[in-house]
Amino acid sequence: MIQAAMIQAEGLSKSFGSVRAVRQVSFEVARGELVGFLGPNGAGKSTTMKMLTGSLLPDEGRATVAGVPLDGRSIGARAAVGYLPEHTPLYREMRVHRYLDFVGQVHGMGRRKRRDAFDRVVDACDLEGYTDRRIHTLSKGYRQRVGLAQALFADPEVLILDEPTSGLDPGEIVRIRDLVVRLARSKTIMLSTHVLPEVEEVCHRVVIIAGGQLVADGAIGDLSEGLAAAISVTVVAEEAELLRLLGDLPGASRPRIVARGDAGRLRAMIEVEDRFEVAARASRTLHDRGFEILELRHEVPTLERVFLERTRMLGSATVDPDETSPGRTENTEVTV
Ligand SMILES: Nc1ncnc2c1ncn2[C@@H]1O[C@H](COP(=O)(O)OP(=O)(O)OP(=O)(O)O)[C@@H](O)[C@H]1O
Repeated sequence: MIQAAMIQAEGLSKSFGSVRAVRQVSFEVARGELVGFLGPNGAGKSTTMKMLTGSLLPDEGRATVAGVPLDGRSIGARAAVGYLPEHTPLYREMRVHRYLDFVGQVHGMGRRKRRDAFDRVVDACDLEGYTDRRIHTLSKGYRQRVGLAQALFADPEVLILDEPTSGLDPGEIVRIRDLVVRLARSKTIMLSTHVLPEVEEVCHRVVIIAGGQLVADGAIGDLSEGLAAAISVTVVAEEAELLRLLGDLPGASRPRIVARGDAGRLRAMIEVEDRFEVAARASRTLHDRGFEILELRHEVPTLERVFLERTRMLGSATVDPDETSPGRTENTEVTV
């Protein structure tokens, strides 16, 4: 299955002053893979992606895309990888066709090649009927398509997409996601996003970083199979006492806070031997102590759990229980 690596990151490190944004990150992406790149805010995803596109040089380590080292010297490196940055620097006053033609010129493409590329990306990104529009008059979804069109213009083998659906409405999210899936038939893609259900739907592998370090790399199924049975309880409680009470429950282990909300709301998780028995015990104990239980549920092995567990190892996952992953509840079995 694993073919030649199209993206190779070897010991990538990058600091900004005293901030160690990325530390010794290594992974590979094989030809044809669509890999989700995950991590909490500030984990170092964008910085890593910039190093994989040659727009930022690492302090240490090396990156290779489609066999071309991104060392600032190799001609052709920029053409090998198409990059959709988190904040697309579109020239807002330009018309779409002028902007894309300009992108082709930057790539050093001749007039004929630019015309062919224009037809190809307009078709691939469903921009027909929008190419005469000035960029600032387009909806955010269509601006994102223009961003994708510029990433595809030189027909790269590899695409690096930094949060392509961020800030879009639900309809546009689905359309851009479908577009990415279509592109994945012929490209190798690395996609960063905070929307975990999106990753579960379209990627079979994820790379997760936290605090600038790699914390997981594998097939989603393999990573979630390694999780123990668990329940979580959302309560308004005092943190230290909550953890002590949960840790003392027979049949429970590894109590930890996995999310925090407003008004002292905490979501704590424990690994359990028997989820029904321990849930009943937890419910009685917390109720007797006077803590208000807002939710008690069985934590099915999802990518969300993999994400929370792996990123928690570096203490950087502070997530609002309501915002952990929108639209997640259909996969979550509510125990009580
Ligand atoms: N140009 C820069 N100058 C200084 N610090 C930076 C710079 N770029 C990134 N950082 C810092 O490096 C760390 C990693 O940032 P990065 O943008 O790579 O994270 P991220 O995982 O993409 O976050 P998000 O999900 O919020 O976009 C953060 O602490 C950030 O503040």
